[in-house]
Amino acid sequence: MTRMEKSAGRGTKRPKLDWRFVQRFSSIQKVLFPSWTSQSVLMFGTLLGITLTEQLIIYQVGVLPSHFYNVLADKDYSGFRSLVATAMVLILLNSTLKSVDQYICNQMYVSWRKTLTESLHTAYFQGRVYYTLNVLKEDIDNPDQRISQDVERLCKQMSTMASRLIVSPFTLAYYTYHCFYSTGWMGPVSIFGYFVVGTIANKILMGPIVATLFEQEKLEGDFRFKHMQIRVNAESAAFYRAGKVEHMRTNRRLQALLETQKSLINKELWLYIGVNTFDYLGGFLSYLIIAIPIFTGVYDGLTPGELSALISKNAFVCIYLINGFTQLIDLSTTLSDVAGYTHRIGELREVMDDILRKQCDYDPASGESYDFDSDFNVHAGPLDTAFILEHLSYKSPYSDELLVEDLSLKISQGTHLLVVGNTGTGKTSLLRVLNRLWEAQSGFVQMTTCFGPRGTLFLPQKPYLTDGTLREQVCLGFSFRISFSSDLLKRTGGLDEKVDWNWYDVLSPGEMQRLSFARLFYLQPKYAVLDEATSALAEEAEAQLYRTCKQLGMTMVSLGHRSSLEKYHDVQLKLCGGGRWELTKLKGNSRNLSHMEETM
Ligand SMILES: Nc1ncnc2c1ncn2[C@@H]1O[C@H](COP(=O)(O)OP(=O)(O)OP(=O)(O)O)[C@@H](O)[C@H]1O
Repeated sequence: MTRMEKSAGRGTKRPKLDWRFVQRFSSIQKVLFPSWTSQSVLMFGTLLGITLTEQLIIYQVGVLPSHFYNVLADKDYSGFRSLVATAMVLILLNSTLKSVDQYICNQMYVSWRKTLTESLHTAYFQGRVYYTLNVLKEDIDNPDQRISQDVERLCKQMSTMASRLIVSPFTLAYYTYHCFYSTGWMGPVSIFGYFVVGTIANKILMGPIVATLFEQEKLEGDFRFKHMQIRVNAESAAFYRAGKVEHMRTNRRLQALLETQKSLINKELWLYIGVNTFDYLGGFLSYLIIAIPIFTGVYDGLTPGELSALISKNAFVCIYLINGFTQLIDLSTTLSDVAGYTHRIGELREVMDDILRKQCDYDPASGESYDFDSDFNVHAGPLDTAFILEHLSYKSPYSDELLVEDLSLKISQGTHLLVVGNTGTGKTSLLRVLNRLWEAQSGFVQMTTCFGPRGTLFLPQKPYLTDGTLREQVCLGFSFRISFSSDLLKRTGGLDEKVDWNWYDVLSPGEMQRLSFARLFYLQPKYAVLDEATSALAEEAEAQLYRTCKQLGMTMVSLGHRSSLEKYHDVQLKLCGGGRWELTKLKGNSRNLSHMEETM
């Protein structure tokens, strides 16, 4: 299936408040509440205790005014004093409980955000999922935005809902009982009916909001990505005087985002109208409930005094029950946000699971399963061989044309291989297939050494730098003792000096390539796969680097256009395009190496 078809396939499923939402929401809840003894469950339990106590105290505070009327009317000074004391204690307790309630909600928000983000990180950084999502794009927008902003907002909204939702079953049950006790079945049934009608109306109004919120978050991600692009490519953009054109394009993305935001606000207006109408109609409902038996003559035997007492009592319990329901309905706006974020995060989780299942469980090229991270795809094979390719054919994703067809090759220790070919003939793609970033179309690829020191190390075309100290750039998580002398040391102030710059901004392309070689020399793999790794360096420096690699006993697999590379290699694989390739022996290698000096 092509990328377009896949996007269309997923695009037809508009995010809604449907069964899919329930499934995604509950799968996220399973992550947030992994067991009965988890921290989130304990916090939730504490919150429940606190909010229930709060309800009891709110009730006590609510009846205080009537007690004040009593003692003031009776001019009861001692009663008044004790009532003031009780009021002070109750108010203090109430405000403390409210603050603790808020505090626990905030703690829950942080804890949920940590749990959910870490769980997404686990999938994202497993194997090559982050590569597939960001480079091959799959059919999902802005994974970074989903992991950072959408998770944050979902957890925030859920934590605000939590304290209100958690007590509602208890208050609803309590007041339903009272309502039934004083009005008979008529009160609770009509209130429940009213709630059902309100919920259906709100669900209809919420439908378009969920989809628009989903779209808004996508555009928010696109807008942020545009700024990221400019930040990363600021220098190149400045050389092209691209300020004007980037200004226009960035504004265009902002415009698209704001249009969607406006449409979201318009759709929310109808929901607000619905919610507010429901709130105010609820106030009348209690009188409608009591009016029916009055007008049908059920209470004809009662005196006007008894009747008004009955009305006031019924109104009180009905209003409380209705209030319980309207509070739930008021959460509709929050719920529509929660649904939008749930769909975005749920979709990301599903896509990542899909990629993982495809990539880790089963490899269609070899018909075997493998794990990308743990010395990925290392098979037992001849000790002096790094890669075995048999009848390998591959193509780029979303293209039907083969880049290379039926290639059989062994990359063995001591035989240095040079891969050449015109631009776009599939040189780097060969490394992608060897590295399992792309799947082979057919044939067999086998890697028989491990990744890293003592095995194989890849130096990609675009040097890879991470954040951290100079030592961390060189060691890349492998622990090694290193000594280093270079200009760079002076700039960083030492190997372990923390630096707050972006390494990509402060190093020249040549310096980045030298740093990559420094990494190679310290990790000292048996095989070094170099993709145009010396393209930014002078030929002399290139010769020095190759000489050092050979002195360290590395077998080189190089990709490049420069003819100067030929002399360091024994065999040349030329990719000719359209699937064709040629394998030839190179003669006279190493003839110019004798007078070269060491580099680093
Ligand atoms: N992520 C990708 N998605 C789709 N097509 C891609 C992707 N990366 C590369 N391609 C395509 O695959 C083909 C081979 O690309 P590859 O990078 O292997 O070329 P190359 O021979 O290394 O070129 P160069 O000499 O410029 O480095 C090109 O047509 C390229 O446009």
